[in-house]
Parts: sequence; structure tokens; C-alpha cells
Amino acid sequence: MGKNKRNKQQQQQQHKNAQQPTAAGPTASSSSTNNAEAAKGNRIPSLNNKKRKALNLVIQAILDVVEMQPANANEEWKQYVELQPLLERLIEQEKPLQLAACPAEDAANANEQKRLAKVAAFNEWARAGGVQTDCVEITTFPGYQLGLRVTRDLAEGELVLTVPRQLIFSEELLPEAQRKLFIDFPTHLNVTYMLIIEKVRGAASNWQPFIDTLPTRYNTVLYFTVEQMQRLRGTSACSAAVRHCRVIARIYASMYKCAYMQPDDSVMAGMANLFTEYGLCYELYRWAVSTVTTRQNLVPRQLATDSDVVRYSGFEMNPMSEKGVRNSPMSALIPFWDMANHRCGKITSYYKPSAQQMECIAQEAFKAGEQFFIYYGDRCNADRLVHHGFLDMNNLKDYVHIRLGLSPTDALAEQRALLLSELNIERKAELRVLPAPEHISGELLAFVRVFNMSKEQLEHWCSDLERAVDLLHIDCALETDLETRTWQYLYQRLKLLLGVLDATLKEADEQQQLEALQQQPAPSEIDIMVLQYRLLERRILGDALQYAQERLKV
Ligand SMILES: C[S@@+](CC[C@H](N)C(=O)[O-])C[C@H]1O[C@@H](n2cnc3c(N)ncnc32)[C@H](O)[C@@H]1O
Repeated sequence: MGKNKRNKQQQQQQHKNAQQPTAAGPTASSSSTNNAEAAKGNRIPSLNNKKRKALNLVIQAILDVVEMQPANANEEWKQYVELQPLLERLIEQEKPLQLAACPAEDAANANEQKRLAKVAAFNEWARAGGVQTDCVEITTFPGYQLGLRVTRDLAEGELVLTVPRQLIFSEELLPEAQRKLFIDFPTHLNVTYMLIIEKVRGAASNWQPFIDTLPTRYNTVLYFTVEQMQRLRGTSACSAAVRHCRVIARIYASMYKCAYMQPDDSVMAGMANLFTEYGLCYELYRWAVSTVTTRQNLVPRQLATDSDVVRYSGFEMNPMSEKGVRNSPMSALIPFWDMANHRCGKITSYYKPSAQQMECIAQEAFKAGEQFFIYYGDRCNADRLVHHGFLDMNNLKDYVHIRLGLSPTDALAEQRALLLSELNIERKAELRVLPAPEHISGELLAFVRVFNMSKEQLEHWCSDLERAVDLLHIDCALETDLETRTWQYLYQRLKLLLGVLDATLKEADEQQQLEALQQQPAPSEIDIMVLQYRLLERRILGDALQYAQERLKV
């Protein structure tokens, strides 16, 4: 079947589905019955023609901005600065929808004490649903919002918590027709879609006790002001941050367009009923996206049972390009377990297909009264900042990305690209500067070496491609002139990056601003995080610069 035809059929099916109850809670049958009235009833206000037209204009303006692919970091920044006031206008004009989806009591629920008040009902719901633990409980921890407290001494390796499959919140809760419709969507979008539906259904949703304990706001970059983002300028995280904002704005505006301005066959049309049936607004969308990016993890689909124990890979945050292939793991929220905060260590959470449950064991010994931590998995702090809204100040797996590329005017570019492809390195690549003691990743070193090779040196290495892997190693035997050029290049490049950081905010000012903030009674967590991130990135780059300088002296 042609793609368009299939899409049309899917769309027709979709519109039919929109008339039907669409979501199912832990006990699916009961929650699906009241769906339509909960979503469509009194709670979703309809906008009059004038307001709708005004909103359409804002959406069109957003689309006009985000449709342009920025060519460089400056254009990316300009686009971000243009986009933000439009999003603010959008939020303002959608206020009636926002108040319906996130009622005023949510605003009061913003701090952790208010969330904590919902925990008793959540515990009851979780226990009734089959969550088992006799050694951790949910409470508040300064700097972490909610977390898990250990109630008795725990030994390393002890089973702490199990969450049965029926309490795992994922796209598998969608009715089958709709699930099939979204099979090509990235899995994290589907769980976001589900979350919006269940949130809007409010008391009609069997997931309400879980949704009530979720934060009402996040520190992800979708919540940054332009001034806060401005302070991130000059860092390697800035580009990823503004790109994320652009992608989310584009998805939202494209879905809106399919719902109200120009229904079409695009993949986005499948999600248009979030607007028409559930009153989606941008505020609700960024909340749902951030809930998913800060809490999601991957679990196997029901059908994938190849191995008994599937290693859970931590809070995987950035699968934006991942396609929801049926056998690939899917994005899910795991109530109760997702209250565990992160500390460096090892992954000790697993989905066990034979028991149909998520199991979490202690990564180390804990004393009664301490906070229970799990390890979310290897992520650099730039990713954590963008998608999780926090930093790991002791991140052993941190790195700073630098972008390098072969010049199209370089007469030897093809030969260099051939040699690089042998090492699985693209001609334009983001490569890693690492914390001490490594400093320079093998791929970065190899790229710079290849980049600096003379014609003869390239011919020599291309004549025996099997040896190319040697270029990844620090002690690879190279001619002295090439080694010198390599370290000179790295030295200059690192100096330049530190210069860019200094041009936006000097190190002394970062320190001073951070200290001043930390003395305030209720400082902005985002402001602190941005300054801390700058210092972390500066330290990695500065240490690597010093290392490059030492190598030059060797
Ligand atoms: C899966 S949730 C954990 C529960 C969360 N603290 C809550 O109140 O719902 C992940 C979020 O917890 C916070 N978090 C987790 N580990 C943290 C850490 N080491 N430092 C600061 N915040 C952390 C971040 O806001 C992160 O996005």
C-alpha cells in the first residue's frame, strides 16, 4: 500500500478513534469508559473564532521561524531569541486551556510539600497495583524534591523494590487500534501522548494518584528564560539546548496545524486529536515532554522476551531520532521507582520478563534514614542539563563535545574521510574532550591526527587501512612533525573554546555570581545549574588545555 493511502486510512481510523474512549489505566476497562466525557466535557473550554484566529497566527509565526534550519550557532541563537516571545504569547493566549488542563490547585501543588501530601494516596494505589518494597519510602530531600528514604539498613545487592508490568505506564496502554496507528512514532512521543490524555482525564483516570505526585514544573531547558539561556552561551550545551526547544516547538506547532489549520496526511496528523479531544496547550505539552525526559526509561515490549533478564539502561533521555520499532524497547514511566534520585555508581534496575516486573536492587549498602540512590546510566552533564534539568557534580562519565569537520576546500578531504570512516568517524563529527586523566578521547585524537596529515602521511595510512585503529591510541608511533601539529591544533582549539566561554562570562564572574546566588534564601535552581555547568565545562577544557601544553613539551 502507498504511504499516502495508508496514512489516509490511518487518519480516518484515527478520527473514528477520536470518537471512542481512547485510554486505559491500570485496570483498562473501567478507565476507558469515562474517557470521552472527562476529556470533552465541561473541563475543555472552546475558543471563539477570534481567539482561534489569533492563535493560528501565532502558530504560523512559530512555524515560519522553526522551519528554517539554522546554518551555524549564531543563527541557531537568533532563531531561539525569535522563538521565545512567540511561545510566551502562545502560553498567554492558551491560558483558558491551560487552566482547564492544569487547574489552579496544580499551581499550589508546585512545591514538594504539596506533592508529599499526595503520597499517602499514591502509596495505597501503588500497593494495590502490586508495587512491593519493605525498605524505602517516599519523602522530600533538599535539592532533590522528592526521593526515596531507606527505612532499614540495606546490603549491597539486596532487592529493594519491584513494580509489576500492569503499573508500568507506556504506549501499550493505548487501545490496539491507536497503538497500531502510532507504530512508526518515536516511542517517547507515544508515552508523552498517553500522559497528556491521562492528565486531562483527571479524576476519570486510574492513573491520577500517580500523576498527582509528579512535579508541576521542571528545570529542563524548555523552562529557561532567554536570560538563563543567554548565560549558557559559549558552552557546548547551548546548541543542544536551543535545538531541543526548537524541536519541541516545531512538533507542537505542526500538530496544532494538523488539528486546526490544515489537516493533512503527515505523521503529525495522528496526534491532532490531542487538541480537538483533549484541549492540548503548549504549557501542558512542555510539562508532559519534560515529565517523560526526566523520568522515562526503556522496557521491553510485551512481545520481546528473547532473554530472561533485560538490562535496564538508566533514564535514557534523548531518543529523539529513535523509531518505535516493534521489538525495540519502549519508553515508559515506572511509578514509585521513578522517585529514586541519581548518584554515580552502577545500573542495578532490570526488567525481568519471567516475573513481568521491574526489579531494583541496592547498588551499594545504605543505612536506615539515608537517601536511596540509583545510577541513571552514563550521560554527560550537558545532556543531563538539557533533558533531566540537573547536574551530576561527580560525574565520572562526563565529557564536553567539540564539533570538528573536514573542509570541503581541502584537496585531501576524500582521503581523510576514507581513513576516518575506517574508524567509524564522520567527516563532520562531535568528539569528546574528557575529564582527567584521559582528557582527549581516542576519536578526537584520531580525527585531529588525520586532519593534520600531509599527503604522504595520508597515503601511507590509507595503504594499510587495517592499521588505522592505531590512530586512536595515545602512544601510536607517528612522525614527530605530525604529532606536534596534532597537539598544537588541539591546544589552539581548546584555547579558542575557553576564549568563547570567557567572552560570554569570565570565570571569576561565574564564581562570584554563584556564591551570591547560593547566599540567597530561595535562589533559582536553573540559575545555579547554568553557572555550575559553565564551571564544570571550563574545568574539563582547562585541564585538557594544560595536558595538550604538556604534550607539546614532550
Ligand atoms: C526520576 S526523577 C526522581 C524523583 C524526583 N526527585 C522527583 O521529585 O520526582 C528525576 C529528577 O530528579 C531530580 N534528580 C535526580 N537525581 C538528582 C541529583 N543527583 N541531583 C539533583 N537532582 C536530581 C532531577 O530533577 C531529575 O530530573
